[in-house]
Amino acid sequence: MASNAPHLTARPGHPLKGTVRAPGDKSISHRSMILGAMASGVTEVEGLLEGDDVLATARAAEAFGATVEKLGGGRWRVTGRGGFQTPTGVIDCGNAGTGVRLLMGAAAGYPISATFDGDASLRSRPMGRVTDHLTRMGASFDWSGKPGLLPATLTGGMLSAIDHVQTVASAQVKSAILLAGLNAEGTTSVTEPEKSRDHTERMLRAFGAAVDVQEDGEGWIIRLKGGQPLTGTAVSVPGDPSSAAFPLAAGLIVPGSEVTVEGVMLNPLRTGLFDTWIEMGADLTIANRRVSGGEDVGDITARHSALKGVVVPESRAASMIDEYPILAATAAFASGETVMRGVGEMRVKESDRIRLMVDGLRVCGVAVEEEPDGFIVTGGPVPGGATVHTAHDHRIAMSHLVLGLAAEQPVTVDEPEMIATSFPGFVEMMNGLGGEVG
Ligand SMILES: O=C(O)C1=C[C@@H](OP(=O)(O)O)[C@@H](O)[C@H](O)C1
Ligand SMILES: C=C(OP(=O)(O)O)C(=O)O
Repeated sequence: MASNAPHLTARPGHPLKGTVRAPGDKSISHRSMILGAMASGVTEVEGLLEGDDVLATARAAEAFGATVEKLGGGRWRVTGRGGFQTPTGVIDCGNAGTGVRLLMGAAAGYPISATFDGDASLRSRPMGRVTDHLTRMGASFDWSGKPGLLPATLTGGMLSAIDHVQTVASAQVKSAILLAGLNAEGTTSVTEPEKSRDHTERMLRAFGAAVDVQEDGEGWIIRLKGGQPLTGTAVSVPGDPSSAAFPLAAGLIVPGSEVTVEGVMLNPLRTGLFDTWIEMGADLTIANRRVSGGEDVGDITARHSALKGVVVPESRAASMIDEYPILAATAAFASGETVMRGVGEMRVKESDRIRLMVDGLRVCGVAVEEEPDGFIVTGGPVPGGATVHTAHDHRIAMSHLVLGLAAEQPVTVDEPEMIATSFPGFVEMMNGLGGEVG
């Protein structure tokens, strides 16, 4: 059935040129609100991503008892009470897996109860990967519908430390356990065979907690002693590499383009996409490397490039798990096959991202093969001229819009309002660079 909801269309034929600033990193923005609310005293944040996901976490921080004030564009102040109180209403995390899973971990260590919910996409995502471990630590969960799916009511309290060995690299699972571990008796450990993003560990240290990380034969072991208080601090949020990927991708695939994105975080646990593009022959240069807010950042320039397909190492998956959709869009313009395997986690994001990319690329005329834990894109001419279903998923929408800027015919996406979950200024930025999205 045809939908009357607004759609967004990207039209080809316009080179993108210019310099833009990456929006604030979503992972760090969520964490600044959550740790700020757990801490005692004032946390001042600059460069916060004011996307819908983070704003839902800011409202949650307030509901748990912190005072949250917007001081100006990207500047926020969180005054924490050194713990969470029972909220009056439901904690609605919207579309945000990071928000709900980290908040559950944070709340589990306090003697409170709270009901968590989210939108249709979040209600379909697995929560057991976090709640099973929090239950082992001593929290309990009531599921009003299917066990393991939101909505869920958490009862927190006195927790005991656990030792957890990750079976999939997930920073959300690691972070939920560590945040609960802060208020557990004993030392909590998380062992990671493949390293996932380490923003929680870095931020816990900035808030005054000791976090020990050691490498051994099994991987990396992160240890955190319970009972450590957090103290509010200043947080400077670097630019989000997962968002910077979209204008940079357009720079690579639209003929005649040259796009610079400033202030992009270069934490090596987040830069797998840039390494992959360079292996594909991308003209991608990084200038002005510096440290800002405790993270490496730099200014990245992408120029239109003749790309060639590659086999992406499976060991790189965690460092670019959110970037496979945009990688696939650029791979459609590369010569030969780009093979992306070991990315089964993509199926439990805001949508089944393997399925959605396969369907979306196919309707745009791209040759793509689906596998249980991955997919293979064969580059060539990209006809476009299609409407893509995005299943409430911001990255599926943005990836196909970027594809449409370089295809033979325009590409339209449905549910474009979801883009605001992670990248509220996306359309304005792409048009400001000379693209045509509207
Ligand atoms: O910890 C985080 O901030 C995130 C971790 C990743 O999820 P997983 O932990 O499920 O891999 C990523 O996909 C998500 O966008 C943000
Ligand atoms: C997977 C993502 O986010 P979350 O898990 O927080 O919904 C994402 O932003 O691509």
